[in-house]
Formats: sequence, structure tokens, C-alpha cells
Amino acid sequence: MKPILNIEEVTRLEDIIEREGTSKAELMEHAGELLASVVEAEHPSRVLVLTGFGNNGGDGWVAADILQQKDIHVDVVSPVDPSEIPSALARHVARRTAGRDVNVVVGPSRDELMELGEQADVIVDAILGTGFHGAPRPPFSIWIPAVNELSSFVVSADVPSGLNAQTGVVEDCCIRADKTLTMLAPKIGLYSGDGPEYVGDIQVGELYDKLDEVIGDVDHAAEIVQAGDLIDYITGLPASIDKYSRGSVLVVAGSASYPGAAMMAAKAAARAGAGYVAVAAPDACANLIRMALPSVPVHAIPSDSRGAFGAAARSIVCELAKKYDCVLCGPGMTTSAGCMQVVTGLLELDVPLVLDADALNCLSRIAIDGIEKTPDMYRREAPLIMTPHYRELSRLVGEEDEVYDLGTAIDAAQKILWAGGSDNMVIVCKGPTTAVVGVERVLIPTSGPASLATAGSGDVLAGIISGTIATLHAEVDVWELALSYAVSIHSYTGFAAAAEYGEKSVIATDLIDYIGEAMQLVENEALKDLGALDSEGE
Ligand SMILES: NC(=O)C1=CN([C@@H]2O[C@H](COP(=O)(O)OP(=O)(O)OC[C@H]3O[C@@H](n4cnc5c(N)ncnc54)[C@H](OP(=O)(O)O)[C@@H]3O)[C@@H](O)[C@H]2O)[C@@H](O)CC1
Ligand SMILES: [K+]
Repeated sequence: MKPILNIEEVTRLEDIIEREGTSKAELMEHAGELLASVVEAEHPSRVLVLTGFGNNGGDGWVAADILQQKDIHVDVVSPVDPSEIPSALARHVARRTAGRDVNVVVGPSRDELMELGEQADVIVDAILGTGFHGAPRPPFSIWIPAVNELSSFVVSADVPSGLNAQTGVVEDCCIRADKTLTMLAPKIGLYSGDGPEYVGDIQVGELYDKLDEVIGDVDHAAEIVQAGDLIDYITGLPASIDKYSRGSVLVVAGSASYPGAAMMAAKAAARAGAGYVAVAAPDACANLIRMALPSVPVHAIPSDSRGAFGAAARSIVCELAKKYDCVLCGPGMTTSAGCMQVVTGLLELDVPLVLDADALNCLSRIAIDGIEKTPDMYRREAPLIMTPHYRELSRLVGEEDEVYDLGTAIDAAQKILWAGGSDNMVIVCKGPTTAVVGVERVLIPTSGPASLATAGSGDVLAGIISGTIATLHAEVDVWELALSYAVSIHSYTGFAAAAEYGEKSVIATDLIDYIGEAMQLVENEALKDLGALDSEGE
């Protein structure tokens, strides 16, 4: 796993490194060297380096100097004369570089900039880094859209200029990078909000060789899960096994209005490896589900007048649920009074429980002002997994109008978890970047493609999660990792389905049929990561 940092922790880390004997000036020299080596790998004959007023620009000036010494033609664009750059560190390296052979262009017009950009094979974006806030001001608000019109390969230093490195918000314009070389450790904004749209490939610039010794001295916003970390949760089928010992799932879901959600979740749970999957659905839609899923037993539960779970549902569902390795509750269920009773009833049982979609909306409605104010409602010994997308999460903590980025979503999930205080509780915060948040750790598994943002995709993920939990029975050391495995499978179904149908045309039911292939892809990646397979998968 690799740490992701909040910006204030990056600053603390730089201070710690300085106390250990490596100055910020030295770090900037290393940052420039690494930036130059990333550019050189593209074999350019001409490079344009765009610099700003701060130390991000300093990285660019150092890189420009090194590239020029390798007989690459380098143009450096600066908003002011190098001697007028306000940051002392950046001014020093800018003056040094300007005194050599690079071509320095101060304050070019848009047309002049476009002409330089058209001639360049690679553009280095060293305009704004972690010191940026708000929306880019002129001249950067002119430079950035101009660069985005060009076809040259763009490498951003530390963070694409225009992206808030903490929140991932782009207010006006932002460099669209092909590659981002982020210094020391990835910043949370690269994964949050608009970040994933702008960063391109993320590469970490290892500026400090003793980072392992100091990285533990700062708080980590999250850790990126690498495929090899998942190996304990990738299991084949043993030889002697029956359908029950493979793991059983009860899907408590559906309503007359949304029977499809129950179908997708149940089928996904079975495809994820559970040997026995059953559905408990309101009798208003039970027959539809039976016809769609011949391999799945469907328990018809008394409905209310709208075709949702009725008043008698709680006791019947809870009696059934006790017999399963995992219970998934929520998809397409609505928030009727009967549904709320089902959710509170299931929470009282001693069975691993996944609450998704309307089950979470039921909790929000019961609590009114944030579920973390009444943790007794969800505190339990048995595992509890909640799978809200960012908006459902904001409702759970009573902040309905808040728009969450990755950082604020993690904060909200931690509020709920710390109030509940159980190692067996995990919140999977679904968004452009999905975070798996537990009491002890926050993990970021592989994100899927944009094609996963389609109706029903969450039902499929809930099915994969419950199927995965059932197959693992209760033998889980690190719940956050087990769930990261399930989230990774979902991501890979998105890649596989997009390759088959095209990114725009994927629908949620397609994803289900790629679960088997996705499990194989995750396993291959894990084995490659651990060196047990070569890059061809041999
Ligand atoms: N520290 C270290 O050890 C190391 C740091 N490193 C590098 O330093 C970078 C951080 O450098 P930094 O702190 O100087 O900030 P940076 O992003 O260059 O920008 C600051 C300038 O931008 C300006 N500005 C702000 N908002 C703006 C807007 N909306 N529109 C226009 N301008 C705006 C702001 O002006 P102000 O708002 O203060 O008036 C100020 O002049 C970091 O990302 C990494 O690349 C590496 O070398 C490794 C070692
Ligand atoms: K930048």
C-alpha cells in the first residue's frame, strides 16, 4: 500500500525531511532532475516549460536546465523576469537557468505561446502546484486553455495547474496532463473531485531516499491498494465443497417499482462466488424476479399497498436471514415504513450485513439529524458494511446539501465509524474515486472507468461485496482489504465491459457477466505485483 497525503501533511513531511538534513532547495533539485528524466523518456527534440511564481515553477526551471544540457531545445515561459520571481528558491534556480542556453520568453501573448507549444514535442506544466488556490488568475487563465488546445504530450509537475491539490476541485480551467509527476507522495486532490479527469498517469517522484523512515511520522489521508496487497483474499474453490459451504447470501431487496435492482444484486453475488444465493422480495415483485433468475430461490414477503415491504416483513425476513453467511439489504427497496423495520431488525442479528442504497436512506430517515448521533442504532458485533455513494453519505451524517470530495467523504465516514467504534464496520464511499474506510485505515482500491457511472452499477457492486464476504465466511483479518478486493473486481468488470461494448455503451447488466473475467484479471495483477507472473501473464 502507498500513502496519499493531505497538503498540510506534505508540508509537515518537508519540514521533517529538512530537520533530517535535506534542505528544500535540495528537494527542488531532485524534483527537477526527476521531471527532466520523465520528459526525456518521451524522446523529445524540443520542449516547452511553463513556469509560475512559486516553487512549482522552480521544479520546471531546474528541469529546463538539465534538458538543455542534453542537447534538447528548451523554451521556458515565465510570467515575469527571472529576477522578479517572488519565491527566493525558485528565483535562484530561474536566474541560474536563464544564465545558460535556454530560450527564456517573458509574458508571451497567447499567439506567441501557441506557436511555441505547436513546435514542442513535450510541454512541462510547472505553473502552479500545492500553493495554488481559487481559480487561476491571468496570465495563467490564458495559458492553461491554450495548452489544452495543443496536441503535445503534457507532463505536470506535482499537480496539474488549476487543480486544487487538496480538494481536487477545478474552478475555472486546468491543465489536462498526460502524466503527473507528483513529488514525495501523491496528494489527495489527484484522486478527488475533478482530479481523475485531469491527472493522466500518476507517477510518484521519489525525492528522498529515506522516505520510509519518516513517512510514518505524518498522518496519511489514505493508502493506495496495490494488487499484491489483495492476495490473501483471492481464493480458488477447494476440491470438496458443496453449495452451502461455498457461502450463502440472502438479498433483501426490490419493490414493485424496482425489481431489477434485486435481480442484479443477486446475480452479481452468485457470479462473485457464493454457492447459494436467495432473494427476499415483496410479493408484489417476487414472481418477476423468479422468472428472471431461475437459479435463485425467491421468498415472497408480504407487501404494503405500494409494493414495498409491509408491516409483517421484519419478523419473516429476520427469521430467514439468520441462516445465511451474509445478508445484503437495500437495492431497489424504497424507504417504506416496512423497509425501515426490516433494516433495524437485520442490524440486531448476529450475521454479516451489507447495507446499500435504500437501506442507508432508511437509516438517514430514522436518525433525521445524522446517524452518528445515535450510534446504538448501528453498533453491533457482527460485520457491518455500508456502501453509500457520496450523496447517500452526506444524508447519513445529516449534511444533505453538502457536496463531498474524497477528503470530506472520508471525514464523514470516519465520523460514523468512530461513533460506532467497531473493527468489523467498514464504509465503502462510492464516488469518482471509491474509498474503503475502516476504523483503522482508509484504502483506495483501483478505480474503474467512467462507464461504471451507470444506473444499477451500485447494485452490482453490492452483490459482488456480499458474494465475496460469503465466500470468505468470517475469516477476514483486514476487512478493508477484503472489500478493496470486491471493489477492484467491480472496477475490472468496467474495463472488460468497456472493451467489449465501448465506454459509453456499457449498462449495469453487462458488468455482471464480466465478474468471472474481472476476478481473473485482479488475480493476474496481484501475481504480477508479487513477481509470480511476468508482464505477459506467463
Ligand atoms: N516546499 C518544498 O519543499 C518543495 C516543493 N516543491 C514544489 O513546490 C510546489 C509548491 O510551491 P509553492 O508553495 O511555492 O506554491 P506554488 O504552487 O508554486 O504556487 C505559489 C504561487 O502561486 C500563486 N497563486 C496561488 N493561487 C493562484 C491563482 N489562483 N492564480 C495565480 N497564481 C496563484 C501564489 O501567489 P499568492 O496567492 O501567494 O499571491 C504564489 O506566487 C510544489 O507543488 C512542488 O512542485 C518541490 O520542489 C519539492 C520541494
Ligand atoms: K503544475
